[in-house]
Amino acid sequence: MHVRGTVAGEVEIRSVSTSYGESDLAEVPLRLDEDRNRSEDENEKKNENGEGATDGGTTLGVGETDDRDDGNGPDSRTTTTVTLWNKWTESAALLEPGMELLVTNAKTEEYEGETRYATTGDSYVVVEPSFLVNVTAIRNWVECPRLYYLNKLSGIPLNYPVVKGTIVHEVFGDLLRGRDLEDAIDARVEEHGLELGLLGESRDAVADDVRENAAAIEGWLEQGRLTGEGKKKDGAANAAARSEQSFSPTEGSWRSEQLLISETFGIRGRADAIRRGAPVELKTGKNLKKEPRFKDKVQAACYALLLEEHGGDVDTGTLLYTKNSALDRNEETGDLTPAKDFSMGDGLLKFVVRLRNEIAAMEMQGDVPTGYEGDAKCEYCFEQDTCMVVSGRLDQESKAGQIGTPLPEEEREYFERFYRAIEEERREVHREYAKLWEQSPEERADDDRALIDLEFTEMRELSEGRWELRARRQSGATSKLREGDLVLASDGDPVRGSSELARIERLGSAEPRSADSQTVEPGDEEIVLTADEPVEVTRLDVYPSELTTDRLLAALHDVLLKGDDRRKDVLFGRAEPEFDCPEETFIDNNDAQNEAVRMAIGADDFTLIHGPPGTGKTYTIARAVRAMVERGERVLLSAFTNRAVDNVLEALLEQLDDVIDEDRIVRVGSESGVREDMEPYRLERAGDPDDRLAELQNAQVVAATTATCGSRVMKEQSFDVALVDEAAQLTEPGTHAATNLADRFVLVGDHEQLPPVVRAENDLTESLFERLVDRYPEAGVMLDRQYRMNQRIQAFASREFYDGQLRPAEPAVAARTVDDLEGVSRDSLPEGLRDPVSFVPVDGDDGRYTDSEEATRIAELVDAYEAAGLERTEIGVIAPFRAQVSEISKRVPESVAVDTVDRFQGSSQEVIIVSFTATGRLEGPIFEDYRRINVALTRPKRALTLVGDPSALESDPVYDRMLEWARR
Ligand SMILES: Nc1ncnc2c1ncn2[C@@H]1O[C@H](COP(=O)(O)OP(=O)(O)OP(=O)(O)O)[C@@H](O)[C@H]1O
Repeated sequence: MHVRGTVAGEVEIRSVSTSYGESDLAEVPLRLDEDRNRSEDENEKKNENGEGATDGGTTLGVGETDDRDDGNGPDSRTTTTVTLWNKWTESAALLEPGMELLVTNAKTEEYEGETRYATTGDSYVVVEPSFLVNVTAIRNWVECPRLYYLNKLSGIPLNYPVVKGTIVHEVFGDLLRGRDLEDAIDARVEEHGLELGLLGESRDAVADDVRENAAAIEGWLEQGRLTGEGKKKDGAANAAARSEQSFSPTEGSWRSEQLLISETFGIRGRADAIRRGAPVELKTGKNLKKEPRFKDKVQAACYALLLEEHGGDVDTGTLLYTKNSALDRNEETGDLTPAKDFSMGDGLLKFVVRLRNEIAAMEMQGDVPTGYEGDAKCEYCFEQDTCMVVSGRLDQESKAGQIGTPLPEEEREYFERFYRAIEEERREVHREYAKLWEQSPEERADDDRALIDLEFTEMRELSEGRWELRARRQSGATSKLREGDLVLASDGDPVRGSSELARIERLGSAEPRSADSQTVEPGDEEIVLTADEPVEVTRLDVYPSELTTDRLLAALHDVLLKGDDRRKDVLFGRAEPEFDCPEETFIDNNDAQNEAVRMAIGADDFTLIHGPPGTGKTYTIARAVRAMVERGERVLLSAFTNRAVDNVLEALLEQLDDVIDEDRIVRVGSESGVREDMEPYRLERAGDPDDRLAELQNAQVVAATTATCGSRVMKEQSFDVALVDEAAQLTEPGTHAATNLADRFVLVGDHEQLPPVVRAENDLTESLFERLVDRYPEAGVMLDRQYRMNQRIQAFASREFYDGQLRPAEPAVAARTVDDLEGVSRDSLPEGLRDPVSFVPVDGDDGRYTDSEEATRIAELVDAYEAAGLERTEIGVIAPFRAQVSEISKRVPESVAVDTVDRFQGSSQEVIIVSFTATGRLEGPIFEDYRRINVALTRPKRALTLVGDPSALESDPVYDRMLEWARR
């Protein structure tokens, strides 16, 4: 049986004499987790042939019984003792009270009337199993724990070996999928044109280099062919067979890259290839020994564990050293065979789990590795210098030693605070993974994290050996999935079934309901995906990605360790930001906007533009960029979302029409991320290296999301100034990702609207924008004239959130009503709706996240507005919870935009109806954050109707004042 629980006290480790001689043991007090233990048992039954198939490394002499079917699960939350024998004491030494522990294939022991547990020869001991450690992290760790840390901190830079390695891996996958070698090389080198251009490499030279490495792959595949392994044949029937093979590995089969996640071992990774059910790892280096390198074996062993959890029984691993085939037999001595097999011993698998435990425990404790944990020799390490600099600057203990003086204390404190915050965020991402197996498919669907019960329709092989998968779904399902997203496409079980990482190419035929809301909406039908391997897809799950957290960490590292001193002086309050503003007038009808442009141009360090709703932020940014371009500056334009980037870019194109050539404006982003009408400006990554490089280098204005600013390509770029829109929605490190690339920066945002979207509650929830506005109010300007709302509508938000300073920019704005719209007459509205602001009381049905009475009332209101002549597309409905959003969606016509506040931020509508979904009292964080109500109330231009239970709203002072204003 599997035993799982929380460490409940100090762990005792000692030696005892057994009939086998001296043995170590650790006694762990464990508070059992009953639900978990039961479900582990069930899983085990499902998976009986898989688990514990390996034996060896006996740890205990007493009679081992198979008690997996004893049926007596441990009592709920009782504390017991689990004895971990011999080598597992190393993992026991990492345990601290409060940590989670899983022991597989444990046996029960009766001791003084109490049931205890102990490891058996088949047991694995897993520390913090829900912490998912990446396979490459384990490989780095075994090389040197400090190397693992350094890689995590700075990310992988753009360099030729890395790009070449990626191309060789891609070609490898192509060959496995049956693509022609030369086609594969041409296509893959072409795809990396931009990166190769930045590296100064030519297409032919790279192709030659890749070809040499590919010879090893071809040779190895040829060998397989000779021994009669079935490589890819043709036809869809074979495809189905292959997709089956992937999870019931059979003799004579192989497949390319596979994403594997293990809920038991807390490991995940992508195996390069699987042959006859065993992992194959590709290394672009050379190895002249007979045996694979140890760290490479460790990596293959990780995949073996993952495959075993999927029901395989892995006894070998293969390492393919592609450089070996490029070496000259006359000059090199040693074993030049590229493919090296090794047997996958039980001892190695357990060793790998212990390594993984070291990482999990260290991360849970928030420790930083010193290098002493391992036995690597610093003098042979390529990273020795970097290691010493990082240790020196951050004043960290390190085996390699330190060089340089430590950063000032406030910077080190900042580093530690944000490092911790980002790691907490990472843990939340891991929790998302855990939900893949903890939640039922229905729960996942209810959480909008999955589309389930799809009807698989077809799969088709594409010319490049990839696959197109199609499925149909019942209408009505909603989810967070969007076109362009990477998802887990599975046959129904993303963890234990057949699953592939796939990209959503199309999500049905229907148009998104509103420009800013690309949620999957009712009426969509066919789903089209592309993947490396075929799957009979019936379910799609959100793929939790650590990319964002990785990039936040790299941005934090860059600002502190590579950042400019002056930048840090102002960020840390050691110097005041300085300005030298031009006396020119840039905007003659709006003083605050004009001042904002002057400051953006004149700032030495940075400036902050605070833009409440509808105050012309976009226009001001576009005008400022034009002035900068005219001064010959190179400008980076960035924002948190693709939507915002495209929005500003659109305004900018108008401004720059007669200033620079269109080809000097470049949008960096993926095809699916960039709005269609901005596609002509998108930087193509594929192509001739020189051309690709020239296009980017020639650009005077580059637009990209802040996440993309952290990419390898963008990190090679530098700018005179970075303008960041939606800055109040960015975390501090998220903002640095863009501002690190420029000499000075301009942040534009509104901290009275929604804060950064993060999963964890910590320092990441406050934006750099807000912190700097508080610290240096004089370094910014607030745009105080709004071009959106009728006077009545804006009054409350102005008073409550902007000290009464927000005013209509023009009389025409102040006097806006629905009457101005063609074919609409206010008089034909029911009396209660004629004022620009109205309140419709309902009693509410006391539901927690839904309110059917409100939903019904809202449907009537939508009808009333329609009857008065409004178009459906001119009406928006905002509700606090997704459940209420679907409740309302069911009752109103499809073209009415219904969504949460978060989805409405940044957009506006002629008419907005707000559902409060609260009866009697206002409960929960949704209502506590007043910034949400600010956003909701400032979306409409001409009419706002609030629907809710007055007694609930009166219970809070802010909502009470809102009510007073709405009822007036
Ligand atoms: N100085 C100005 N003179 C005339 N019209 C202006 C001026 N500034 C902005 N506008 C107009 O006001 C409207 C809103 O401007 P813009 O889209 O720039 O606002 P925003 O602050 O970015 O909006 P949001 O709050 O939705 O992000 C636009 O129609 C724009 O043309």
